[in-house]
Amino acid sequence: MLTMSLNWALGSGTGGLAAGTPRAGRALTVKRRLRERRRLRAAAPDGIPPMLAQSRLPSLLFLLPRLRSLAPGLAMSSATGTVTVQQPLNYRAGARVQPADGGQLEEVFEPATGRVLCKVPCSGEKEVDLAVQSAKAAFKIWSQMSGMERCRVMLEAARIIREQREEIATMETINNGKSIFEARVDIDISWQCLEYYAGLAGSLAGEHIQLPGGSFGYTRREPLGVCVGIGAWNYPFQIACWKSGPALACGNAMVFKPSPFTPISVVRLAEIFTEAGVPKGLFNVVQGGAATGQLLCQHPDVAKISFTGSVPTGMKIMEMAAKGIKPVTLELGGKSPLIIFSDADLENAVKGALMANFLTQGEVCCNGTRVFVERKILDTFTKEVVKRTQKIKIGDPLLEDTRMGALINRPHLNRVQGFIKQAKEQGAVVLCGGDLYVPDDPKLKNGYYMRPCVLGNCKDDMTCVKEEIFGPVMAILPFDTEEEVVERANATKFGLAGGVFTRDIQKAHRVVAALKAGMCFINNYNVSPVELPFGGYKSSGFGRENGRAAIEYYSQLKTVCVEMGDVESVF
Ligand SMILES: NC(=O)c1ccc[n+]([C@@H]2O[C@H](COP(=O)([O-])OP(=O)(O)OC[C@H]3O[C@@H](n4cnc5c(N)ncnc54)[C@H](O)[C@@H]3O)[C@@H](O)[C@H]2O)c1
Ligand SMILES: C[N+](C)(C)CCCC=O
Repeated sequence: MLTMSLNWALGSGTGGLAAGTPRAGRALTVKRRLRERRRLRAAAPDGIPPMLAQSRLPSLLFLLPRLRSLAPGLAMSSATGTVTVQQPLNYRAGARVQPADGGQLEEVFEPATGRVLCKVPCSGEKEVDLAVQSAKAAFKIWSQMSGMERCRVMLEAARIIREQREEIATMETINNGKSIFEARVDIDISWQCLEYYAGLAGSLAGEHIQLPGGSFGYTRREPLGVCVGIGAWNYPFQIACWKSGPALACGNAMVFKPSPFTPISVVRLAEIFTEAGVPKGLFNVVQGGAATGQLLCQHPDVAKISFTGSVPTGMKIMEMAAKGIKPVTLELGGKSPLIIFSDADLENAVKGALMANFLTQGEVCCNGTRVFVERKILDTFTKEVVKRTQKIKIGDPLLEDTRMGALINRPHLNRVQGFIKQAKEQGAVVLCGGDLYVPDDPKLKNGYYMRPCVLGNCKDDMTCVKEEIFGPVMAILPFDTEEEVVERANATKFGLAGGVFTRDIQKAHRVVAALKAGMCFINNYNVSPVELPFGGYKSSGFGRENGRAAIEYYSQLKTVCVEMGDVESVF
């Protein structure tokens, strides 16, 4: 059941309360918020949720069909196939705007049904520049605030996200196709990320260093300026939080460009930041694909680029950043190994393999898609994995019991199917799934569904074992010794993640120490506490998101040398 709660629209629809100054944001007390809600309720024409009645409210995203029949907070059976996005999806200077020079229109799909949700104009040079200038102006205010002041605003943003979890998760599900069950987890990780960096904001500090004769030096951790965030489509809201959390905590401003496939939820984040009290323009959203991304990367007033996406695009981003001597964070693709030793707890290992492969329809950068299984347990493990994979409930992503929704779009679904076809041609055996799935519900018949696939008889040199498929396709590979499996696990251009299942704690640590990957798991996979740094080795990129480590990538160190005596000149 999908509930359109009041929070959805009231979130940022504070009708003037969400003024652009930090002071105004801090003044948004619970009492005032409640008062405002009462006022809006009273103002609404009969039967229409106040948020829908207030067309000026910036947070109104979805215009529901037959909205006059909906009472505030009324539950609907399902919104799949009913939603249309009406409002502008650019965000600048604290408000939704149409791009100043909106060019080509990009169709945005609902993966569950194949319907067009909206058409979004791609931002051109003028709009990109306006967004950067807006961020520059807000940076002047935000960067001068103390860490504790920034902390309070960010905590408020985290609180609003938590309050609106259901609505944001629903939006994410409708635009991405992942199950509502997972989308809720994504939103939880998102607010936790902002909370975590809010906590760090107040403690960002340099050091004091004593020098001879009472002189001393100190370092200041300073923001970089206007940071650009460019996101992939698999975790739209979460990626925006993973980038804006540390960026804003350090005192930076941001212009964010989501993937043109998933342009919707990040605008909600922008509204939430405004409601929480960031200066207007601190977090802006531009829309579009490669051309808009290039304009951002090449803009002279941009100080840093944080990119999440594929390796080929990452290379282009790095080239553009090099021309401007701009620091970059690159969160790129992977083909990660998951090693199951015969002494592992089988139940946990099987669950771990499913977690490592089938979240978000397998569209996860750090997935452990090369599952190396010690030969002694190959048959038992494979049988159990196949059995559980076949039980995964596929279908309408907004239904509570769905665990696998729809892939992002038709071309991507075809691409994944192409990998499976090629795998078979190269000698792999499909142990289950891999075919298209057509749900019974007629409204879902044009959605992008497939059955999760387990491939057996795989060899290290097959395409399905070497290339990132970014779909629900697990390749099982037998091994005999620890030395052999470590060498094979590392024989890849990627190095994002890796995992080991064993009861032997020494072996576990020895193996992860030998893995050339940035994010390693022992006896679990794909959990992501925000306290832990996340990022890749080798072609999977560099820089880190999450954890204290991310602060390094959104700040710069200034050293100040203080002379307490006289100048000793050599001249
Ligand atoms: N390491 C991570 O944290 C992480 C997380 C999620 C996804 N990914 C990776 O992302 C890929 C899937 O995402 P995708 O298909 O959106 O990737 P992509 O590289 O096609 O696009 C990513 C983003 O870059 C933009 N873009 C494309 N060309 C550009 C250019 N020339 N200049 C500037 N921007 C440009 C896109 O519009 C999009 O916003 C997979 O390889 C996956 O592994 C990595
Ligand atoms: C939250 N996960 C599952 C660790 C995914 C991180 C982002 C990678 O695509």
